Amino acid sequence: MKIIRDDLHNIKISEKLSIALGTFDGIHIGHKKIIETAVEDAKKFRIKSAVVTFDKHPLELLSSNKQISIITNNKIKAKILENYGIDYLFFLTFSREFASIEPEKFLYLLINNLNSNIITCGYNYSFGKNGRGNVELLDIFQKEYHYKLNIVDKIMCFEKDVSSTEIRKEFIKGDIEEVNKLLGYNYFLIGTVEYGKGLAKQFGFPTANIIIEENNPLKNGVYISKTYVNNKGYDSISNIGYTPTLRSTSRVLETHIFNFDGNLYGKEIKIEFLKFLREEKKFDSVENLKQAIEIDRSNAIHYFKNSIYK
Ligand SMILES: Cc1cc2nc3c(=O)[nH]c(=O)nc-3n(C[C@H](O)[C@H](O)[C@H](O)COP(=O)(O)O)c2cc1C
Ligand SMILES: Nc1ncnc2c1ncn2[C@@H]1O[C@H](COP(=O)(O)OP(=O)(O)O)[C@@H](O)[C@H]1O
Repeated sequence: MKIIRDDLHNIKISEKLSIALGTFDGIHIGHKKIIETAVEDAKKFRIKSAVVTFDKHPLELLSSNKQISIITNNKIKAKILENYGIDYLFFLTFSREFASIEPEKFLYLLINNLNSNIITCGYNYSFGKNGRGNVELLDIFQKEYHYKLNIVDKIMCFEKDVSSTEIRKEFIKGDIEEVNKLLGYNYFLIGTVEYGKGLAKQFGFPTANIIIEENNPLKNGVYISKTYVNNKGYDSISNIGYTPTLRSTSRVLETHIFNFDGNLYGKEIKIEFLKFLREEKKFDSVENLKQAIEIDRSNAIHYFKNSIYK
């Protein structure tokens, strides 16, 4: 998969492409269908497949209310998409100038610069200035530009709409199990283990710390998790937040890995979130914090014992 990060105006692709078009925040089961359709059609017509998305979420730039949370950063997006058999991944530069391009011009650039022969998008996809471009416009321009258009219908999961907005709501509630259902995989983060205060080891719960983005949607608190070190999965418990008892200056994800003893500093680890256990609390003493973590650990052990998830 070739990753191209550039302004759409600067790109010129000679190979014919079947493109999946969207913001794809979360790469949930609806997004999956769109991307798979684009890849299948690429195979069928013996052309190359591509995901066309932006270097930042359009709402990060355009939304008037407070910053929206981003479910999947670009690094993780690329990691997930590696498994889809895509030839190209485009992170098009999304600027205010780009957002003001008329939809017809955007479409022209997709055809002319990306050599798009097949376009696949979701039923409610909108694009171009003020989001005026939509599937009707894509349909009308098919005749002029001779591309094939695939519109993927709304996907439902247990009578619920699957959308990034709905998934963000579940994150706020801390319902990570519902998030995972709608995503179609266990939500995960990847990061490099950093040095912390060096205190946790002293009270029997060493924690591998990674910095977590302020706009990450996970609710602060304690989770049952699965942590992957060198692709091997370990049961674990993770805390996200500002550790009010011992005060951290930045938002941090701390993971205590069961049945593991080793040095993780500087290593990349992957943490999957399985169940929200409790909110993060300020304890009067380290002893009380330690007791709370003991309870978290027994809850997690109980969960893993009874879970089909291994
Ligand atoms: C499962 C778990 C639950 C935690 N819960 C809390 C909490 O409720 N409140 C809190 O202040 N810190 C909590 N922590 C964070 C500890 O305070 C943290 O491990 C400690 O700040 C040591 O940090 P260090 O790794 O930088 O030495 C929790 C950590 C773990 C692993
Ligand atoms: N079971 C474990 N879970 C998490 N980290 C562990 C474990 N065993 C050893 N470690 C190591 O210990 C470090 C955490 O110890 P800790 O006292 O919390 O230090 P720090 O404050 O620097 O994170 C981890 O970064 C990792 O290198």
